[in-house]
Amino acid sequence: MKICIYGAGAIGGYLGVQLAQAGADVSLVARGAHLAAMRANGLKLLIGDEERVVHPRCTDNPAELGPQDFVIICLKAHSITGVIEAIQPLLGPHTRIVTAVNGIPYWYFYKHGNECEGSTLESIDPGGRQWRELGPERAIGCIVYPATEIEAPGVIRHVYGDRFPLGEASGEKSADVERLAALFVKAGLQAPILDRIRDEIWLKLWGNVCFNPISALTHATLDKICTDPSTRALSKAMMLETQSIAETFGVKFRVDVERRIEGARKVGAHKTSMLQDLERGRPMEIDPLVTVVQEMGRLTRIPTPTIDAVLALVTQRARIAGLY
Ligand SMILES: NC(=O)C1=CN([C@@H]2O[C@H](COP(=O)(O)OP(=O)(O)OC[C@H]3O[C@@H](n4cnc5c(N)ncnc54)[C@H](OP(=O)(O)O)[C@@H]3O)[C@@H](O)[C@H]2O)C=CC1
Ligand SMILES: CC(C)(CO)C(=O)C(=O)O
Repeated sequence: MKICIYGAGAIGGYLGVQLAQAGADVSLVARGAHLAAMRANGLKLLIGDEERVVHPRCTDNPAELGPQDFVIICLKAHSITGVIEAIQPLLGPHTRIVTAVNGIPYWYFYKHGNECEGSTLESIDPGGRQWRELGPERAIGCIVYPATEIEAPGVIRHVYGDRFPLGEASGEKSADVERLAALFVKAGLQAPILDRIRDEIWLKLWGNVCFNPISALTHATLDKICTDPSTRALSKAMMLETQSIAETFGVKFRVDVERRIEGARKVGAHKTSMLQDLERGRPMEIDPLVTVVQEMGRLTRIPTPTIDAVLALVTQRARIAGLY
């Protein structure tokens, strides 16, 4: 099975090692010092007490790779529009695109089934280019639950988790999604196929919409945000606004807000990816995680005063740091 991981960073690198060890024909698209290190020494995954090293094809020129069975996009979500043209050589008539990113994906309103069917969202897909040029019909949804980091160029550290729920926009259990899930399982990952993938997208986003910007503003880790009464209340207020919006689009939350916050608290002294990005001077994933919820709130005419306030602050913080 030919798999290209587009953006073989923290999550893509973790997937790359696991899928290559499971026997897939894996190619990695990366750049800079990380690419150079992978070319020279292979890609190393530090997981528990173990070190796993693989030597897949690594490039910054996807045109070298040709059409794939699956292209797994593991870029930061705000980078996807910038690579639309570069992805094209990887796409054959049957290639599926797996969106292994946080936030709402470009295909969200494909086979959605109400008046929003076929709509695109400016905050994540400006001008609808991802929808038109990648194609919603190619997409398979994927939620990323593990946490991983690039410890050094060519070296990925696994922090926790191994679950990547997958699902078609239609909810169908297609042969493609079954094939992909079987490969993930062979690679030692959990990959349940969900018939309501959007519910799970929101369950993950429920945390990202509040914990990520609050952590970037306060530099607090997840346990502190969820324990301190004031940041816990702020998170809850943002989550309740988010829940009202999602439910208007037919989403069902399988846990309540308190349980979701408790789940995040138990993760412990973990820095969210947005805080890590701020500290390391990397562009912050604000639009795919926060602005998109505000945009969907505007579509549903649901007020989002708390999200608006936190979004204004984190955007200003990111601008001042030159990261937005
Ligand atoms: N890391 C984590 O623990 C988690 C991440 N996620 C989500 O997963 C997604 C991926 O995150 P993560 O893996 O952390 O991100 P990373 O930044 O670690 O990985 C993305 C990689 O893609 C590279 N890249 C960017 N643009 C290009 C390009 N044009 N050509 C080639 N390579 C490129 C980046 O290089 P460069 O550094 O040079 O930009 C980087 O190495 C995000 O949506 C994130 O929110 C979800 C849960 C946890
Ligand atoms: C911290 C966590 C797990 C949830 O907000 C995350 O997804 C991130 O850091 O982006």
